Amino acid sequence: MPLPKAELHLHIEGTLEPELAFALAERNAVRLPYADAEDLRKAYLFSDLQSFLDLYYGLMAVLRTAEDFTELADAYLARAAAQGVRHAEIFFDPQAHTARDVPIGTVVEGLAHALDRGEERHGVSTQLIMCFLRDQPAESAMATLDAAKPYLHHISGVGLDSAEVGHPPAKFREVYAAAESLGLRKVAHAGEEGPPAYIAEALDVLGVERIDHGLRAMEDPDLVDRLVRRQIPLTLCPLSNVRLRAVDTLEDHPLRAMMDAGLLVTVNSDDPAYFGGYVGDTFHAVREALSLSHDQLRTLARNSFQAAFLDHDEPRRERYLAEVESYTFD
Ligand SMILES: Nc1ncnc2[nH]cnc12
Ligand SMILES: [Zn+2]
Repeated sequence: MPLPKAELHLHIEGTLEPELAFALAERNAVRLPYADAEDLRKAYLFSDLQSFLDLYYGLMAVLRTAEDFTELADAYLARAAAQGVRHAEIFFDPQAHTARDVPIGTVVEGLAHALDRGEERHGVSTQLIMCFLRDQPAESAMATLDAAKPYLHHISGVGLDSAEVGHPPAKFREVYAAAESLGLRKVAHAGEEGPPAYIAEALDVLGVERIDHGLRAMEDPDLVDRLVRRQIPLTLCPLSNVRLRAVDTLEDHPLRAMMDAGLLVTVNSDDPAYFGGYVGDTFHAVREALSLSHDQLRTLARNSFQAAFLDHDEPRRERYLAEVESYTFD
């Protein structure tokens, strides 16, 4: 039995496996510039975040109907459950779909159809976090927030993703203030490729509760101090960092050093269809590469539930945490 865990950094579009992409392409009469799934997989050699994003946004062309989004989310939940995920807080990129004339309602209702059944079908509780594309204008993010208003009963928070460098968090000050006044939780990608100053800015200007990635925090000891004191969760994605060349090898990943520094870190898969593994695979890989002890793996699992947006259901969090504490490694 796998270690119970929460996944807090997962882009649902990043779970689009090549086989499903080809099945949807056929169903929706979309032509892909690859011969087959194997040929597509061979293209997954990235030099940085942008080289990945180009392929990632391109492949989304196959996602057209609510059923497509339902199928995508249900496939993720099945895979995640098999790897011990008990709770998932799932990102989606509405602007990547509305730009292709797929309405936001189609996306949200399609995803929600699968997520609402996640517990019953897969034993996974879920939340949905709507991400703004930071390389698009702030006005587009505000319009997206406005368009999401009829669907907010399905959405628990907002996030910020896409190309980081040159798009500091402060660009989205007003959007985050508006999201907060709508009662939404707030997270943002920061310090993946961008500097540690973006992490501080996401905290200070946007008021985020978690930092997605936060990989480069270790370059600024004062920032580390602050993150440790406030126990701000960092949702690390080690396999993503290797594939997008933010670190050279998994052995070089600062995860262990970050834990030793007292940071509240979690381990996540980011875009598992592209980066070589789902979250259970990621736990295995970091355990091997960084020689993590059972205690450290248990801490990572505990952290994931502590960092989850489960404040409205503390008994559930306690149940999940009890599963972590009673887990026996074989
Ligand atoms: N790792 C990542 N960084 C920024 N935006 C993303 N969108 C999907 N994956 C992402
Ligand atoms: Zn991400």
